[in-house]
Amino acid sequence: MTNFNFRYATNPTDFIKYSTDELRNQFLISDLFVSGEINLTYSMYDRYIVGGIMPNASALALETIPYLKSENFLDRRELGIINIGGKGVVTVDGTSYELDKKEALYVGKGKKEITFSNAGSDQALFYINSAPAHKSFPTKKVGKDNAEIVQLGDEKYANRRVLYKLIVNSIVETCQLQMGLTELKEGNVWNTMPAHTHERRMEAYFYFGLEEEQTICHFIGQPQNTRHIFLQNQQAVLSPEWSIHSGAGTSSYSFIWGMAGENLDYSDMDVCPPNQLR
Ligand SMILES: O=C[C@H](O)[C@@H](O)CC(=O)C(=O)O
Ligand SMILES: [Zn+2]
Repeated sequence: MTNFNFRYATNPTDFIKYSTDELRNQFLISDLFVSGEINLTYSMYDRYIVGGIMPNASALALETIPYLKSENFLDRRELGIINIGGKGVVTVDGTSYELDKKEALYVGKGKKEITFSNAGSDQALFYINSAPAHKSFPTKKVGKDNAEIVQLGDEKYANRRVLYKLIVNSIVETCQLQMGLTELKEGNVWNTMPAHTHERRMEAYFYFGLEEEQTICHFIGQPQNTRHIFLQNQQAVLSPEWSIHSGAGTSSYSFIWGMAGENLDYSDMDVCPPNQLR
């Protein structure tokens, strides 16, 4: 079963008037993983799609949705997949790719049949992002051995973390999609601090690996006018082009970042000094 919902984009002037519920309705994506379901959110931020795929005993096929007005999901799009569960298999027009936990697969425009299934006794959980594409690039798996690893942060600022660049242009050719995974070291809680914006690209964060009964406080808004959204484990949040995206957890956690827009330059960020945030 494929479920889909839609989010309009908003602007910074209206944004600051939102109530807690309005903020959550606009930006929070919950219930991504439901057994036997594909859950997709189509947003007007660069037409980015965020989704969760949780196969049961039978494989799940990624079908087109009405917002695309296309015969197949990838007729005019590209797709990034990261498995955060047990071993899984993604089949792309008859070719199978096994994905272990935290491994990624890029699928280019024009592929027709994409199916998702479990490959072992542990439940596979496929987190996906998709953006419009004008060109077809080869399908490519990015595992732990070909990820680009960056050590970030400092224990004394409670932000020591390891960033795995997976679907980035030094590793995979894409039209506009970029994805990766960041793991907080135990006892460290702050991600993406100093925070940044990049008006060239929107971004989506998906938090997972949070301890039970703990929470993430995610910060959103222009650097001098921020709001927060509390997230639970395995929830995602949309970040407009003009917004920071940073969070603090009540335990350590991991998250997947994904973005699309004007360029493929990961380092194109406008950093906000912590003491200037408001
Ligand atoms: O634009 C890049 C993204 O916000 C993330 O890659 C940042 C991140 O994972 C981190 O600092 O921990
Ligand atoms: Zn960013």
